[in-house]
Amino acid sequence: MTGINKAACIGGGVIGGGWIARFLLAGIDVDVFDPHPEASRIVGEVIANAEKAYAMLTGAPLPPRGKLSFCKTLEEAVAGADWIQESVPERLDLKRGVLTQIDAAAGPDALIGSSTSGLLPTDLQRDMKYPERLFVAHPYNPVYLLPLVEIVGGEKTSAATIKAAMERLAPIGMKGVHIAKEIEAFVGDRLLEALWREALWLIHDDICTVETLDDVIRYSFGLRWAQMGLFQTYRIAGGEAGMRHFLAQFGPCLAWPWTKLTDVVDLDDVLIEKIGQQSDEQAAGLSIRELERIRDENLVGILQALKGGDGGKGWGAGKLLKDFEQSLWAQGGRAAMSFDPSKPLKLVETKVGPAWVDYNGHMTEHRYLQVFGDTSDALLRLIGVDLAYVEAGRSYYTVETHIRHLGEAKLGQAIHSTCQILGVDDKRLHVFHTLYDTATGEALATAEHMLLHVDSKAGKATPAPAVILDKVKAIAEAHANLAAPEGVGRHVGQKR
Ligand SMILES: NC(=O)C1=CN([C@@H]2O[C@H](COP(=O)(O)OP(=O)(O)OC[C@H]3O[C@@H](n4cnc5c(N)ncnc54)[C@H](O)[C@@H]3O)[C@@H](O)[C@H]2O)C=CC1
Ligand SMILES: C[N+](C)(C)CC(=O)CC(=O)[O-]
Repeated sequence: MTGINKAACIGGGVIGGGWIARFLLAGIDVDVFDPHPEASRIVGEVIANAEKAYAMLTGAPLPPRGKLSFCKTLEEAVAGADWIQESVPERLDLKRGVLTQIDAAAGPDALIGSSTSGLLPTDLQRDMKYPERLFVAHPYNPVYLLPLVEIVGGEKTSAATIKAAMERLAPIGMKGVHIAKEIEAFVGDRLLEALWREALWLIHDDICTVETLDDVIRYSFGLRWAQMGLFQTYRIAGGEAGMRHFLAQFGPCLAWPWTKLTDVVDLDDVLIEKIGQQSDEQAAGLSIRELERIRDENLVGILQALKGGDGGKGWGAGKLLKDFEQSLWAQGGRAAMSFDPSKPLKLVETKVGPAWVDYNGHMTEHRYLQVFGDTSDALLRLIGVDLAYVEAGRSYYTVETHIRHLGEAKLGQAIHSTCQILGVDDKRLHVFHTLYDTATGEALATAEHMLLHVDSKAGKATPAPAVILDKVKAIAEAHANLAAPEGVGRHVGQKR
């Protein structure tokens, strides 16, 4: 699979900013050109939100963040880039001009994607000298969390370009879908616009307010769409006879006068003001950035829930996230670790996500074990027990755990964990982890574990090879000079 080495983003607004964050957090350097005087502040705020979201989204080792540079000219930004993403305002004349400029300045192998949400790639590539490398790469907001990119070629786009574009999205955690024929607004926005038009009529005709309309979506089919889309949802709604029965029963309704979809509502001043006022009331004083943070936390929770779907295999966007994390573990795990063995190893940094909080309003108990388990996993990768090692049939299994809860971790709190090795022999690995509140340094919990090196195919303990033992013993020897951690060897007891 071919990766992106350097990206250029032309336009750094809502969507350009999202692309920039997506690339940077995947470890890719990004050069930006946007003449807006406050472009770097706006982009900086989007990146800050994206970083918060990723800290909640995954415990997998993200690569070191790419380098961000703002350039004075478009030519400077595209120089040396192998993926150039155009995200300037939705005007054909402007986009054509910008794309022609990109075309003239870009390297011969660069892929050029346009974020347009509706313009035809054939129209966009009209004035380009090398139009075969231009395609639509239509993302969804926020680009750093929503994985979909609609890939659409124009009349002059080459098949090799489409193939390369699709391949380069997977390593940054995105899902390219190739739309077979170019049509205005592609697939996603065709659907959204149909819904949007009908929604505007419902507000115009005083059938409901914007808040009621949003409630209708988010308390019902919005929840279904995130995980099964439209057709699979309706297949189930057809009962045991499935889709055919669904079509037989509800197909005729399409001819009933339920919809105004073909008419476009006149967005006059009265309607704009009505929607504007209702939308202000609905926001209840929350700023756009605050709403973005709430949206991101919710999306993270949904993605994490989907990651556990289908009996833990992952489902839809959650399966994609799971696969992405696997690739991060495979590539990043060991290389990302640099450590000072004269101290307990700092191995996991994360934030308390919404799905981690229980009815007491703090991090629920099994999430402590999750962070401690992640800490053990990080130690194992550090000593060479990575995915390849596990796939070859050997691993360490945890055989005993004792957790102490010392403090509370609240939603959004930054936390990190450390590991001190207490002992190691051919088969056993005895470790002590501590979870800290990153802001105050207060210890929130400790965990003592015994792990056994196993032959996972035979299902029994077996001595670890020297290549692993040498590494773990080097750390253990350094840790032997540290004081025994407070609480080591404790058990759950009660004076009688
Ligand atoms: N906002 C959304 O929900 C989505 C938008 N899109 C598409 O993304 C593109 C950008 O839209 P937004 O980010 O929403 O707009 P925006 O208005 O937030 O950002 C556009 C940015 O382009 C910059 N710009 C203007 N002229 C430029 C030039 N000549 N060179 C470089 N930068 C220039 C502006 O300063 C601004 O920062 C459009 O094609 C839009 O259809 C795609 C998916 C979703
Ligand atoms: C409003 N919009 C047409 C620009 C929206 C999109 O293109 C996709 C999205 O994120 O909803």
